[in-house]
Amino acid sequence: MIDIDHIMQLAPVIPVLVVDDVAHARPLAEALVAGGLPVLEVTLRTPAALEIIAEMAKVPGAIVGAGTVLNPADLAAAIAAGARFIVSPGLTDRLAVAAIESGIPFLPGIANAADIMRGMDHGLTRFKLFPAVASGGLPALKALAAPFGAARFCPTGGITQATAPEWLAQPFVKCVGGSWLYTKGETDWAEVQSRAQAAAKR
Ligand SMILES: O=C(O)C(=O)C[C@H](O)[C@H](O)COP(=O)(O)O
Repeated sequence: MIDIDHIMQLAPVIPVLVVDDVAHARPLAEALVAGGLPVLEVTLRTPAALEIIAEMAKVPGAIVGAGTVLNPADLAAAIAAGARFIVSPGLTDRLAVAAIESGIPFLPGIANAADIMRGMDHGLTRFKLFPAVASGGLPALKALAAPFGAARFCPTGGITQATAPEWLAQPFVKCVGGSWLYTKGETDWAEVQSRAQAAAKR
């Protein structure tokens, strides 16, 4: 199993996907992978999300994870569907224990120093900063990164194609997450692929 550090290095942007039509899963994943973004976060925000993870996982080159994982039950369901990594908006001890015990790569959300310290208590050093812009943006992350030299981040929430580069220029930022690559319901796969291509350029 590849670890979370490796997954964070595979592409500069992790598309955060809200998908409700299973028929869209494969063409969407194919477009994103073809555009150079192989790491895909499917949020558990739609009833079909688990089925969509299973479909996307069949796409060659795609590394499909589950987002919006809130508790051990979500974790178990995501793993059963074939998720290869887990993202959560926040960090609870209950989820951290279950995720670490499962062995699946885990990227928990943090928004402050106490969250990072709680993660470090569990041996975690890779975090999603969420919501990145609303919780203070780059100045906040710079301030947080200073005392936690071993921590590396995937800021997500409010980041766009235009603002991704300034985040990615920071040594403590390994990748960013964002929903701008795909809007639920759209089916212009060529357009999605060209957005992915733009995002994949470092
Ligand atoms: O669903 C989750 O688990 C989340 O944590 C939220 C998403 O990561 C953000 O909603 C993406 O942010 P935007 O790119 O600003 O849309």
